[in-house]
Amino acid sequence: MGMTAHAHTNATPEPLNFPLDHVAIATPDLDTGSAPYRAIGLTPEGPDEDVDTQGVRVRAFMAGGTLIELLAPTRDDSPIAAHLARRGPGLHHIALRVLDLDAEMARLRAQGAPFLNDEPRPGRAGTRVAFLHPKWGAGTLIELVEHPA
Ligand SMILES: CC[C@@H](C(=O)O)C(=O)SCCNC(=O)CCNC(=O)[C@H](O)C(C)(C)COP(=O)(O)OP(=O)(O)OC[C@H]1O[C@@H](n2cnc3c(N)ncnc32)[C@H](O)[C@@H]1OP(=O)(O)O
Ligand SMILES: [Co+2]
Repeated sequence: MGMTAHAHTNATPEPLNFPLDHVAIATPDLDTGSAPYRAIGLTPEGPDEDVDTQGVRVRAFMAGGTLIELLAPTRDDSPIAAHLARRGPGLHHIALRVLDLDAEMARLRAQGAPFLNDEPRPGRAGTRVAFLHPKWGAGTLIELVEHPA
């Protein structure tokens, strides 16, 4: 039987536009919020991170290729503090990864999409992020996130 040659390379795959980057869960306390994910068997990716511009502390768990981010407020005017007061703990937003955030914001703005920030803002781990209003998102707060090159 003849051998079939298969082309294998170790090249890094091209990054995709719009894969699910993370889901974010609002919690008053990172340890309490982490308990179910630790019980399932996930471990945090590195240390907790404060994102001061958003008033949050983040603990991230990698689940397959998607992060589960637990968000706890670090100050009273944090969006997470408002969310916990009005809606309680639980799912806060989903984030889709984009290759060029400025280009995607311009494209969606031209369609009338209501971004909650005029310019990209700093996110976790050196990312740039922008949020779309949950009413526009059919009841879901949607984040677009661009990772550093
Ligand atoms: C960790 C850093 C970074 C990362 O790297 O990933 C982050 O993820 S930071 C995450 C925290 N930052 C943000 O959320 C910034 C953007 N958020 C906001 O600007 C506000 O939170 C908000 C989405 C505009 C909500 O603010 P609120 O004052 O509650 O606005 P409204 O009162 O006008 O609410 C409008 C309407 O929308 C409903 N709502 C609110 N939040 C959510 C939500 N998370 N998911 C779904 N729906 C939401 C709210 O109940 C209102 O509905 P009605 O009562 O029916 O009008
Ligand atoms: Co996020």
